[in-house]
Amino acid sequence: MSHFTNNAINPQALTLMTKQTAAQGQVAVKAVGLSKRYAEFEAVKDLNFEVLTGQTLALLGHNGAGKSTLIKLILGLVSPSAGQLYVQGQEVQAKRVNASLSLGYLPENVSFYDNMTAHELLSYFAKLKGVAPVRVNLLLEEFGLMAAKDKRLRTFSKGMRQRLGLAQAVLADPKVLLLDEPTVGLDPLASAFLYQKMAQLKAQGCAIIISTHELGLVQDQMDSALILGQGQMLASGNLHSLRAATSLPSLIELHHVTPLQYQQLLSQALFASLLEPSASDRVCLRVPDVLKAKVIQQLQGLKIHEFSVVPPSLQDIFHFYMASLYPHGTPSSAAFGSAKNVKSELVA
Ligand SMILES: Nc1ncnc2c1ncn2[C@@H]1O[C@H](COP(=O)(O)OP(=O)(O)OP(=O)(O)O)[C@@H](O)[C@H]1O
Repeated sequence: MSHFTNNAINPQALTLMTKQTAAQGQVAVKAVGLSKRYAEFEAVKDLNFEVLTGQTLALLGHNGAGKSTLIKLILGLVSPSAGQLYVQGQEVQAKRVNASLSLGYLPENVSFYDNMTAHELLSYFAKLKGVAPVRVNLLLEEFGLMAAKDKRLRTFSKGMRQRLGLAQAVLADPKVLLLDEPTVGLDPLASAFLYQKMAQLKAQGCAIIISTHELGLVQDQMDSALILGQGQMLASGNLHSLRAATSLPSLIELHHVTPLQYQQLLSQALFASLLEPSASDRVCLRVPDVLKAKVIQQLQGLKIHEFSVVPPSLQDIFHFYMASLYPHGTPSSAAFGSAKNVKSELVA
């Protein structure tokens, strides 16, 4: 159905369409052969990727995979050992003030001047970034912090700090927003709030790069993911292409299976090999893509019409790549604490 009821073009709709077209699809961040070495240790190895405006890239990887290092490279806080990084077409100059780059950043551990109030802190950053003071109250309102605006930050809860951190990150209306594990320690409502804000910013054309271990949360909001392992790109793409690349099976959950139908399932070699062991009365089949159509057809032959198909999740995909990186099991925390992995605070 057309959005237009007649042939005349609605000027408001045209403006909106033009804005959306302009906001979507331009390259906001581009990495070319990007590497970062800390002395002998290469934390990021030869990364190549692009993030478009109005898109969200999820940065995934085990602890120490190089996610925060990549974010610091984009911010220009550390310098690449090799390769280039471009933000909005301009090469990031490490350790210089990249004032013309429109970046917002929420660090992994937000730390503020604890004696300041929320209002004072945002006003301070507004002055620093040349933002009109009127925006401070608007943001305090938008981020649900108006009632606490005059409280000292040392009295703020984790969730309040994250809200304030995000308000600070979006203060100057950035075109690229970098979020380093923004939902750690947040309750489900606070996480949902943060994701809702991200969706709004994305709709306004902001490119978002989010590093997270909360795969269930990010799965529905990301446009693509970059899976890092030991500094290297193990995989990248949208959920659909990641699913295709891993060929992981889907889960088909059967509902209202009678004992007779269950016996029939067991007696057929195809189903017997796909049945998932289950302690409860749930009947599930783990089905590779190539067999999906055949399985569904045969279920109908057994008069099982009620079933749901659950494709592999981002979590399944992540585990697949981690298993390929560590076939004998992911390293224990002791292994991650090895001399090689411990941050020795080398000068970047
Ligand atoms: N300043 C530094 N000096 C030396 N090594 C460092 C430095 N910063 C990071 N590293 C090392 O680089 C590797 C990548 O670290 P990074 O913080 O980027 O990982 P991460 O993926 O963000 O991990 P996490 O999920 O645990 O936050 C780690 O092995 C880390 O010890």
